[in-house]
Amino acid sequence: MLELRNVSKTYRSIPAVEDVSFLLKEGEVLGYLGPNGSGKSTTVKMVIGMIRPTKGEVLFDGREIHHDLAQYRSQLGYVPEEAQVYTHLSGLEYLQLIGRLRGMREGPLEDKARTLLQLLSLEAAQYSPMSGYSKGMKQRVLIAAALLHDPRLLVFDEPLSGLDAVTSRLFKDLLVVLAEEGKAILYISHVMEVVERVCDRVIVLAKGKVVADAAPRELTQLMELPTLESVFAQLVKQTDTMTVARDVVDTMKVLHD
Ligand SMILES: Nc1ncnc2c1ncn2[C@@H]1O[C@H](COP(=O)(O)OP(=O)(O)OP(=O)(O)O)[C@@H](O)[C@H]1O
Repeated sequence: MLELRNVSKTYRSIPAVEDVSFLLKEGEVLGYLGPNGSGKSTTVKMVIGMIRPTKGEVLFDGREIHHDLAQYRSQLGYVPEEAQVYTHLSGLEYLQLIGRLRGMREGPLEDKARTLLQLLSLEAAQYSPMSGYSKGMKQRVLIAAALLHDPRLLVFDEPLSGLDAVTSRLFKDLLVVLAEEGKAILYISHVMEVVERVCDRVIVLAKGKVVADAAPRELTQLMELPTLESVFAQLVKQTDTMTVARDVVDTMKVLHD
């Protein structure tokens, strides 16, 4: 369904993403991991068609996405990392706006928007301006907006940020059901434990390059490490975080004249 073929992106001749290739099939949840600055957001921007690769191609059903971006976007649902929404609108108005932009008919759109808001525990707040919503409430509206037009491909960029324990659990179950329904899901996250649980496959990125592409269990077995978190630390050559934490506290304690 979604294919990245030797995709690279450079910003003023500095590489942010280098030669990334992967295929995401229907019914598959692909985790996309990497430390800060490794190129995850740059990859996402290319996948959603916001920026073009410097080299390589992003294909959907075998067609380059920029050939017909509007058609591609009608098949794409995207939840961004930052919940930036038109805060003067209510949750219901926001979903109606998004649905209209996607060409949905008014009647079914309103029904669907109301039902999704109710299922995501936003019924009581549906008429209130989103300026008064918490981060997690805005995040839930964005999740509803991404699902509204029943897209085939879903891109979730750190979707759990700001969600409470109950909503996080609902979201993880939602991922399972969406995959069962044949949706292709690209899941960008730092939360290793969630990726381990919900993803069929993980790609680990370090300094813009793919350093691993395998099932979470294969990765831990291959590297003889107990958890995906330890594999990740090894692959991206993370510094010993406890040593750094001690150094930070030691530095804190230095007295000034
Ligand atoms: N618009 C830009 N102009 C110049 N350099 C950029 C731009 N956007 C990203 N970069 C650089 O590209 C590299 C990859 O950044 P990117 O935001 O894709 O990483 P990331 O993995 O999403 O990081 P994080 O986890 O912190 O969000 C970084 O070195 C960053 O400084």
